[in-house]
Amino acid sequence: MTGGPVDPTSTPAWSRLTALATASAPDLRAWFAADPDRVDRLTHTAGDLTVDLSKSFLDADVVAALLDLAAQTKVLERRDAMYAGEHVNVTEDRAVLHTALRLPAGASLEVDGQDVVHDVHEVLARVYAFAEKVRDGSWTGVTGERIRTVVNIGIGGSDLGPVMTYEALAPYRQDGLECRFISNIDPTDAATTLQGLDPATTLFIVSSKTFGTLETLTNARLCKAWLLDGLAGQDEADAVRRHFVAVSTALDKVADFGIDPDNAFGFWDWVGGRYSLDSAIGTSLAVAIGPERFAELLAGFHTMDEHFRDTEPSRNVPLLMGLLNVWYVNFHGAQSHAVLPYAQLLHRFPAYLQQLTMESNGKGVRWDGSPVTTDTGEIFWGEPGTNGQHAFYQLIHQGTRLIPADFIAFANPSYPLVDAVDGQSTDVHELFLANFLAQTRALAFGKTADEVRAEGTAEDVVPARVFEGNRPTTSIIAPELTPSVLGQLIALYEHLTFVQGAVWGIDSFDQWGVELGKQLAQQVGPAIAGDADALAEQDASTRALIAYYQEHRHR
Ligand SMILES: O=P(O)(O)OC[C@H]1O[C@](O)(CO)[C@@H](O)[C@@H]1O
Repeated sequence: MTGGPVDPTSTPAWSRLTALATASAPDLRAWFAADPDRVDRLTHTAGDLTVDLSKSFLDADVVAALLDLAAQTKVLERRDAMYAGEHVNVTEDRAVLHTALRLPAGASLEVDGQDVVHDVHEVLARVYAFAEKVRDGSWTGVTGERIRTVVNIGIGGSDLGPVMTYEALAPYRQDGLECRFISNIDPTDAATTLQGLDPATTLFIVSSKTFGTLETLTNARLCKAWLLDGLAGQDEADAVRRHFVAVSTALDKVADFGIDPDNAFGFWDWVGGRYSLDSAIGTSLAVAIGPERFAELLAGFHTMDEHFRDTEPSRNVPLLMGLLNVWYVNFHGAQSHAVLPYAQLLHRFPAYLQQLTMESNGKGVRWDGSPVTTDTGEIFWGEPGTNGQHAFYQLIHQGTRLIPADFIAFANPSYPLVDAVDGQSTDVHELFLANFLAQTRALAFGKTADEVRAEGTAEDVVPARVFEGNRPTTSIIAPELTPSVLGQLIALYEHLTFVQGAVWGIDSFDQWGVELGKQLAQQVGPAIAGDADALAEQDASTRALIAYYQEHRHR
């Protein structure tokens, strides 16, 4: 694909959307009353996901204008360029091919002269063989005992995907085999995660795309020291070989760290960290749920990849959801976006999405270096329902900010339980779903002053009890939280993030914004340790904070 980004604000579709946004405010009550087909028209399916956009701020005119915006900003050309392996990560001059990680074995895709599908499946086969050996006990530690705990050491994309999916797919885990995760350089993380573990039955997976990340390498060294200390008397090289594997694109650095190259699983620079769960970075998950289930997860991703690539725009769910977010951000002033899974197992999903969406689209320049002409990105956040209801929903219902929210729910529970009171049985999952339905309904339609009065409410507290409604939500519902459905859900958010970035003309695949802090940490380190020259280079506030530290630390 050639040419620079199109300025979205210069397109006719942008002007049309501006006119639509100023002509009339959305009115969900009125829209539902006037249009009996609204739900049918605005409900779409993608794989196993049903996505109800009827309680969003879309109407037919807005959908048409948003699809025009996608066409005029060449979103679909950019999508095709991404799938074909063109270097759409412009600032790093790289292809962006997480979609190739989930192509079936028979497919073919040649990029820069290399058959990437062959490479992907070669590594997958090694990961699966390793996972099987750990699961069936044939991979033993240096004392001959089987592995009971796998500790993934990684951060960002090398942590959030594995930990989120490990939690989400808890019912699919193998009994007697636990995964733990160390990410933070706060020594508390390593110390508490290792508590209670037996080095003889613990295996570490050092996951780092670059194998240069301070946190991960520091934690890997701490774990290595812990292991060798606990296995004193064993041959050290043998202990490391039996208890450490690595996942990285930098296999030379893995070898330098002392990890046997036979125990290293590679991937490629065309996989972004936050898109890497379905590469070898998912090895801890493959161990936990097994190769068959991991393959189902990949197939789920692929289902959504095909939907995004092949479905016509007016029914293309990631396209519509990405454009809807543009509508909220740029035409309704939304600054944040809540993701509210009605599934406890998805409790780390919002955290995972924070990296996916905010590291991707938190940019102020476009891929050609020119400044953006409009707001980009959104602050993604959330907690599982119903916990969020008893914490922050107040602000979503009655606060002064517009917070579009995605509700995610499943028809079947992961753990069915029945509550029995006085001979009456209640399916607890139905109670849970009732809350999901009630919340989206309350947000959309609210409660008028007259309705509040009709309940006999004293006039002076009527205003406090009114719910304006008209708070937009999207409901995503699927039969059950299976590996495949989880893959579809993640890929849905990957692609809608892509759509937003493509409209804004930004490179959603670089992350230069994380670099300055890393650089400065290296400069500040010596200052904290007492280097006078390094201290003199710091600003007054930093010097004062270092002085505080030096005064208060326990010597
Ligand atoms: O896998 P690595 O190379 O250790 O990087 C970890 C994370 O650090 C980042 O580069 C941000 O600092 C993320 O994009 C990445 O997922």
